[in-house]
Amino acid sequence: MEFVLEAKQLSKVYQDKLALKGLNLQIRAGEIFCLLGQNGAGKSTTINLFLGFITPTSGAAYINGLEVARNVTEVKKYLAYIPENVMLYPNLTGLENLALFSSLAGFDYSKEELMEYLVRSGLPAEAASRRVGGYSKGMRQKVGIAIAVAKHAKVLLLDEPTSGLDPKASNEFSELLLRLSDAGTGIFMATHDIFRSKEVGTRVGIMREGELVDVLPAADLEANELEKLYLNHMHI
Ligand SMILES: Nc1ncnc2c1ncn2[C@@H]1O[C@H](COP(=O)(O)OP(=O)(O)OP(=O)(O)O)[C@@H](O)[C@H]1O
Repeated sequence: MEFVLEAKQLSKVYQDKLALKGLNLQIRAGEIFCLLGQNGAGKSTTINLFLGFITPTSGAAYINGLEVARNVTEVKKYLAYIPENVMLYPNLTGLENLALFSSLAGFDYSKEELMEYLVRSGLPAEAASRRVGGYSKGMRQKVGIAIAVAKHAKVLLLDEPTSGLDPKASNEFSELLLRLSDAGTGIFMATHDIFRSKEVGTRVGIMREGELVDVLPAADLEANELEKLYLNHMHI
């Protein structure tokens, strides 16, 4: 399979609002694609189309070669999703949450294996047996990553995952993403964080009013150059 995530002329209209205009995009295993754009640019719409939460008005989204709208249940096996606030069951422990989500994905792990996934995702072992209701945002994001790893997701979709994380937690999160990409996961991240995009991205896309107006290889740019390009696009 060449591309783990693909969009072909993908568009979405809400009532009379054209939220996404003919997106064409291809992401390979191990690539990290960061999508920058102002509020309302169409980033969440794009992610929701890949998740199958909404259906395209025209065009198609593909995960692992399968058209999402026609295979909504099957594509969930290949996907992991980390929104701004990872949704977990607050009355269950981190370990119990991971056990639940990995069993829903068809994996039956021992307690030791679950613990290993959590600790490798940076959650302290003592925290794993505490209720998630008392976790910080950074700790919930780590459980989210552990779920993605435990279900062997081919694609990880993230919607502003680092907003509200302190610099240390945000840095740890970037390192986890780089490890996942090394292991072959294709990553698509919508973010407002230009610095992190440059740091972790293979490519950085800029979206404006529903259109992908630029795609840049992150390695070729300094963070301040990327910021300048981004701001230029916003002021056209
Ligand atoms: N359910 C909906 N019904 C009508 N319009 C919507 C709906 N969802 C989004 N929109 C509109 O579509 C456009 C794109 O929104 P979207 O949420 O995809 O942007 P975004 O880039 O994710 O913004 P943010 O950074 O604020 O999350 C916006 O103009 C928004 O108001």
